[in-house]
Amino acid sequence: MASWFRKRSAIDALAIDEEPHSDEQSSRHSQLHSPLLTVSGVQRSFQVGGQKLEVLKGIEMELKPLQLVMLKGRSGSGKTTLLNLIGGLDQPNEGEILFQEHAFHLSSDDERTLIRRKEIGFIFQSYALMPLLSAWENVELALRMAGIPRSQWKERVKHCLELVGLGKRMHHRPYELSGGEQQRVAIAKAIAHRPALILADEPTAELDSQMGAQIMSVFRSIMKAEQVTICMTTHDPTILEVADHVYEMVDGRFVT
Ligand SMILES: Nc1ncnc2c1ncn2[C@@H]1O[C@H](COP(=O)(O)OP(=O)(O)OP(=O)(O)O)[C@@H](O)[C@H]1O
Repeated sequence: MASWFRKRSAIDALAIDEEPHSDEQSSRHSQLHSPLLTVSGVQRSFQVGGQKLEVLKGIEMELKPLQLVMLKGRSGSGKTTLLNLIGGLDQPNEGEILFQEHAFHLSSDDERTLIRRKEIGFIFQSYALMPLLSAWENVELALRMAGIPRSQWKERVKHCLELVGLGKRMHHRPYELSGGEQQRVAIAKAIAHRPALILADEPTAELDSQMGAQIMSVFRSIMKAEQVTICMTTHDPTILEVADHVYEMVDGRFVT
């Protein structure tokens, strides 16, 4: 059995054993309740025109398994900068980022890339689909890039596209789909390799409020079905209510 299936089975088992009865169950129980990601004392600054621009000024944050967490804040407050750090695309100047057992603040670019490919899925405001590939081929490409054996592609692509409600549009290309449908393909792509964490930067920004609400409902169902944690940025106050937790960023810090 491939390791990504083994990982999923372990997490499925965790989800079932909510109440500890034995040492083994107790250890699973504590894993389910221990954070997936911890950010401590994180600072990030950039040199801009000979000046130091301090963007993040001491961020403390936690993502627990199976949570939908939102980052809100004004444009330029540092949300994307933080998302890049959490996803291992960038590193802090100060502070610690622990993702599962990995210390992102100490790892090399190559180490973070390997972890990212296996454990993290990304969703962007503008969908980031390959325009000449169908929905099916876009999801298949994600599996190829993650190194998932070809023998598992067909079943997994079908499952992911059905999960996001695109069972009847699997062979359409992006230009034949609405914005909401394209974002569903992007979600199917992001979950295809069974990551533990999905990071989404303004995933509803290009959609009207009805489509935005539908995307949030898809997020809720994939969290349950795929046992993922989701962390997303948003400007939209109407969708904040579906979050399990909201962090508000003001001037490089979280306010409570
Ligand atoms: N690589 C970089 N070099 C220099 N400045 C940067 C860099 N990345 C981000 N910044 C600056 O950091 C600040 C925060 O940017 P960031 O994109 O994180 O904000 P944001 O809250 O995501 O904004 P928006 O909601 O508009 O996307 C901005 O002033 C931006 O110009």
